[in-house]
Amino acid sequence: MERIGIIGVGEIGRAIVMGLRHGGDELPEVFLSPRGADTAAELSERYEGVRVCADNQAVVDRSEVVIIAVRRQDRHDALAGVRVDDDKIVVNVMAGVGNDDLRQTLATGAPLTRAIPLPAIRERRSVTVVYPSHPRVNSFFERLGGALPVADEAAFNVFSALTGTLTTHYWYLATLTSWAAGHGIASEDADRYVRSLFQGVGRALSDNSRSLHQLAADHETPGGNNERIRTTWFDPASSEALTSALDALLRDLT
Ligand SMILES: NC(=O)C1=CN([C@@H]2O[C@H](COP(=O)(O)OP(=O)(O)OC[C@H]3O[C@@H](n4cnc5c(N)ncnc54)[C@H](OP(=O)(O)O)[C@@H]3O)[C@@H](O)[C@H]2O)C=CC1
Repeated sequence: MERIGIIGVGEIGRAIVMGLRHGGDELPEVFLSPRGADTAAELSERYEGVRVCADNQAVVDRSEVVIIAVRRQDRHDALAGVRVDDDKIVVNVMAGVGNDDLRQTLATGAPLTRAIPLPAIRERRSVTVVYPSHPRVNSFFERLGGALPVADEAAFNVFSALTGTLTTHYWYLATLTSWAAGHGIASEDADRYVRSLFQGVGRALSDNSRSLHQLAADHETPGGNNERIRTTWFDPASSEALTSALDALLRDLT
């Protein structure tokens, strides 16, 4: 897989290019669409073998694997009139756009695989869910931190819903920081401390020998402060509210 095209060079397009070049790798060749001009120019100046094409058709023509990374609402505009021959491989990273929908837009017999790359692929640090499994797409994402092929689109949508919880986590941390600041702690001290607390959580998560429940138990003294917050704030009602929000998102994704 030596020639990769990316149509839609925004946050996720940039993360893919950075991930491919992580550690000084110089392959594969990468062809970028002209839209997202500032990011495309920055990437082509920074990395050998990354070029900006004149239009989206040129991206497809030069590539073996074409990644569609525009926002969902821009897909028709971005792909109108673009011809994708059957020997290409298309990777659809647009949230909420099924492969049937994309196949109608592209009118191609080329294999289409959906994927959920996350920004951390820029450091080859996150696992990418893919459906349907395709050996070349799987190995592409293996190189960027890992591939997790799933059995069907229903499973893909469950993982997609999980990715919708990321910013809530940051918001939770920001709320903790604001609470401390409200009690007279300097914002920068509260910020530093909360980051340090949860960087420890991040490190603990890389210990796959312990389940998530075990990790929680290991950090909790019976009758202690952690147990108190977990059971008084994250009580059955808030757990149910989270589950309902995820169910509603899943219905919309399906
Ligand atoms: N960000 C994330 O964490 C993730 C995003 N995704 C999905 O990836 C897709 C992109 O997301 P993200 O990178 O965050 O979005 P961005 O808005 O950062 O990037 C989208 C890019 O598409 C470009 N674009 C718009 N119209 C066209 C066109 N006609 N031809 C070519 N390029 C065009 C935009 O250019 P311009 O700036 O000129 O408008 C922009 O650079 C979305 O569908 C999203 O659902 C999937 C997983 C994670």
